[in-house]
This record gives sequence, C-alpha cells and structure tokens, in this order.
Amino acid sequence: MKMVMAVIKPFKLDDVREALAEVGVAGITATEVKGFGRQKGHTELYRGAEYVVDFLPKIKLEIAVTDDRVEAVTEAIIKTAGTGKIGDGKIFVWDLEQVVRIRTGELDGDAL
Ligand SMILES: Nc1ncnc2c1ncn2[C@@H]1O[C@H](COP(=O)(O)OP(=O)(O)OP(=O)(O)O)[C@@H](O)[C@H]1O
Repeated sequence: MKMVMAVIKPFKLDDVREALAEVGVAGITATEVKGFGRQKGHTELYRGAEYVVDFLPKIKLEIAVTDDRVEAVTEAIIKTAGTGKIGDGKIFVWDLEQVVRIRTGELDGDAL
C-alpha cells in the first residue's frame, strides 16, 4: 500500500474529489494548510505597504491506496488540480505499512 499526499489549490478540491471518486477512491482526508514552493509566496499590498506573503492557503489531501491504484490516483489529481500556473501543487507518495478499519477490524486492502 501507498500513502498519496497531494497539496493542491483550494478551489480545485471539488474537481479533484470527483475525479478520485471516479477512479474508486473510497476515502480522503483533507486538511486546510499553508505552504509555499519554489514560487515563495507572493507580495501583497496592505495599508499602502508591500508585504511578502510566504505562506499561501492550500489543501492537503491524504489518500491511502493499494499499490495497483497509485498511478490512477496520481493521474486523476494531475489532470484535475492543474491550471498550468505556478503553485499548482505537488504529490508525494510513500510506503504505507498498515491500515486498520476500526469498526470491523479488517486490515490493509480490505480496510480501504
Ligand atoms: N519540498 C516540499 N516539501 C513539502 N511541501 C512542499 C514542497 N514543495 C511544495 N510543497 C507544498 O506544495 C504546495 C504547492 O507547491 P508549489 O506548486 O508552489 O511548488 P513549486 O515547486 O513552486 O511548483 P510550481 O513551479 O508549479 O509553482 C506548497 O504550498 C507547499 O505546501
């Protein structure tokens, strides 16, 4: 199993959620976060002075998937979260050791 973590633009959340449902994702954790990438935020005017805003609002998605679903999931995110502009986000994937469904005690693939 893998844990797929994606950081996306907040206004893309609904599109990404729909695309993930279409490829069979049954559960997603979404968190409001702040972050910056290479763009290093942007500058904003506040009361006549220019401030550098380092951290911009983003949505972090965490999706646990079986190995065979990783490609479909990352492709669905790339297709729907992209605008072609800076700050579109990133996808991180790492090995996931165990999943337990608390209500039933099911493990791993059966628990997803
Ligand atoms: N190396 C990193 N480690 C952890 N989080 C990161 C990293 N790079 C980006 N992020 C997260 O992803 C979000 C979106 O990244 P962003 O798209 O700005 O990256 P980028 O490398 O600047 O890409 P782009 O060139 O498309 O703007 C950031 O706001 C931050 O939350």
